[in-house]
This record gives sequence, structure tokens and C-alpha cells, in this order.
Amino acid sequence: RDQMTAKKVFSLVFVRNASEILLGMKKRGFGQGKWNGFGGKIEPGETIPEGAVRELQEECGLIAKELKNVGLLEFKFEGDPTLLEVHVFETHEYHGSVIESEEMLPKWYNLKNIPFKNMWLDDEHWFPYMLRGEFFKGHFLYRGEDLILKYNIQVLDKL
Ligand SMILES: Nc1nc(SCCc2ccccc2)c2[nH]cnc2n1
Repeated sequence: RDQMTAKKVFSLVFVRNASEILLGMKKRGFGQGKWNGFGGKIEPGETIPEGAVRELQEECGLIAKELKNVGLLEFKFEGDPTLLEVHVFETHEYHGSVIESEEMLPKWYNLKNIPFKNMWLDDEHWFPYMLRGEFFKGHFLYRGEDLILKYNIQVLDKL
């Protein structure tokens, strides 16, 4: 409603192979202590996909040769006017070697063994849509980091 609400735009990239997904343990900053995809703030002057490729390489060393936009997530935290807009991508074609960075400790997980207990609470809600190849849009209202007050997820179209 309030057009003055600040919006921060982030990328979030998941690297996939046939049976696994690459996650990173966030070593500091926002989301520290949680496994997540690789991403961060989109900088002025770069497109969202450019920011996604940049953050992936900075955080785990891999260079995405293609990116598929698989969903859009919006987060609000009660008491904070900022809206986080997170553009979610998958890549199946990449080169380079996985390296640990100051930000992230990368680790491959079997798709049947995703460590949801050590991830953001919302991930368990929308991962199934991503893994089914459905394009999704989710909105989550948090109180702190450990309680989701409200959420909705919709499939926008099946890719
Ligand atoms: N999976 C997931 N990711 C994020 S933030 C992702 C974007 C980001 C932001 C800052 C640094 C690096 C990456 C979340 N926030 C609230 N729930 C969440 N779930």
C-alpha cells in the first residue's frame, strides 16, 4: 500500500545436477548459520541475472553458463518496513570448481536429504515447487527469524 516502503532486490541461485543441489553454509551476515543458495544484493547498474552470476562466482567459485528464473519470493519482517524481493534461479550448466569463500561453505546435498532444519523456515514450503519445475511466487511475513506469521505461495505457470 505505502509506496514509500523500501524494497531491496536480491538474487538466490541453486546449482543442480541430476540428483543433488549445491547449498552453502552462510558464515556471516544475514542468514548466518543457515544453509542456503548463493546470492546477495543486486548492485546499481547490473541486471538481476548479472547480479546472480556475480554472487554465485564470488561465493562458491562456479560460473553459471545459463540461469533459469524459477521463482520470486517476497519477505517482510514485522516491524521493518523493508520488503525483500528475492529472485530465485537454478543453473544446470556451469564451469569452474567449487571453493569455500569468506561468505559460504559449499556442500552438495542429495535432493532427498535437504537440511531444512538448518535453513530458513520458508524454504520447506517452496522447495517442492522448485523441485517440480513449477514457477512459483511466494510471500512470507516473519516475526523475527524463527516464526512465520502468514504466507502464500502460488504457481504462476508450469515451465
Ligand atoms: N532461502 C531464503 N533466503 C533468504 S535471503 C536470500 C537472499 C540473500 C539475502 C542476503 C544475502 C544472501 C542472499 C530468506 N530470507 C527469508 N527467508 C529466506 N529464505
